[in-house]
Amino acid sequence: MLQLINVSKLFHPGSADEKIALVNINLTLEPGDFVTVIGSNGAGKSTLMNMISGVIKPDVGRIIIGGNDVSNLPEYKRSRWIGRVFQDPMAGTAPHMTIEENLAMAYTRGQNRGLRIGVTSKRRTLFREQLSRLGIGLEDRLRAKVGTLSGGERQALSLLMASFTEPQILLLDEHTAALDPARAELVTQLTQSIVSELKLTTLMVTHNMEQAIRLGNRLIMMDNGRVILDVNEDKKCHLTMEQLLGEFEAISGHKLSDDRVMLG
Ligand SMILES: Nc1ncnc2c1ncn2[C@@H]1O[C@H](COP(=O)(O)OP(=O)(O)OP(=O)(O)O)[C@@H](O)[C@H]1O
Repeated sequence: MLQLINVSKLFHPGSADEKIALVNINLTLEPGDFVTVIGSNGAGKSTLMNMISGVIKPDVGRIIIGGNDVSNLPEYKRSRWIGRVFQDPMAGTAPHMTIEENLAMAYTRGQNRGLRIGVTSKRRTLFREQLSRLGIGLEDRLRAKVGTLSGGERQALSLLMASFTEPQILLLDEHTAALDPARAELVTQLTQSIVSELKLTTLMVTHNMEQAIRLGNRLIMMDNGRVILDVNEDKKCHLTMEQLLGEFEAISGHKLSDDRVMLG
């Protein structure tokens, strides 16, 4: 479903600012895999997400999504296969447009722009149905401007917009990190139910260790541009935070340094 083959990225090569971002990444996600990603500061987590979505091109290596080699495709051409939710609730939605207009835009993502991005009554019914699954009353606010929603409501809407067209891959980029604990938990629960219901292949970066262990069927840890630990479902079920931090230290040779890490 998603394959990264020998992907590497160096920023500002040969200069004093040279930064290793990704080193020879080989990663395969099977259909329906829900993989959580944790790592130290500057480990390459954001670069990995940007690489998959096409914001950044690899120096070497290939990226395959649903059997298509997308390595040379720009972000807008990959968007038909990818749904992405960012940390910033302001990032995934258009604040001056209404909820239904935002959903209509997401609905036609990656399709021929010649198609009208309209809100027909059939689509409105569909949107209302989809929104009601979030369970936070947005189905009664179809014509409200998205800028009037709270951060949690906006992230829930972003999640729906990123997922309801059932993309080949869903990228969640610390998407609960900017929310207060109650709203973060709500969006986490929505994530779990949407991903499992639609069987979406998902990659989720998080700084919350407890969340990384609890969610999904696989966990990877990154350090200094490399995937240093890949934990499968059986092992993850019994994993504790202490064990995970211990393994990180044993493999990397240093403690996990993450100024935003949340241990629970
Ligand atoms: N556009 C860029 N230009 C130059 N260097 C960059 C750029 N983007 C990332 N880097 C560098 O690449 C490395 C990997 O950064 P990246 O943001 O992917 O790490 P991260 O794991 O997401 O870190 P954090 O958890 O601190 O956000 C870092 O050394 C970073 O400084």
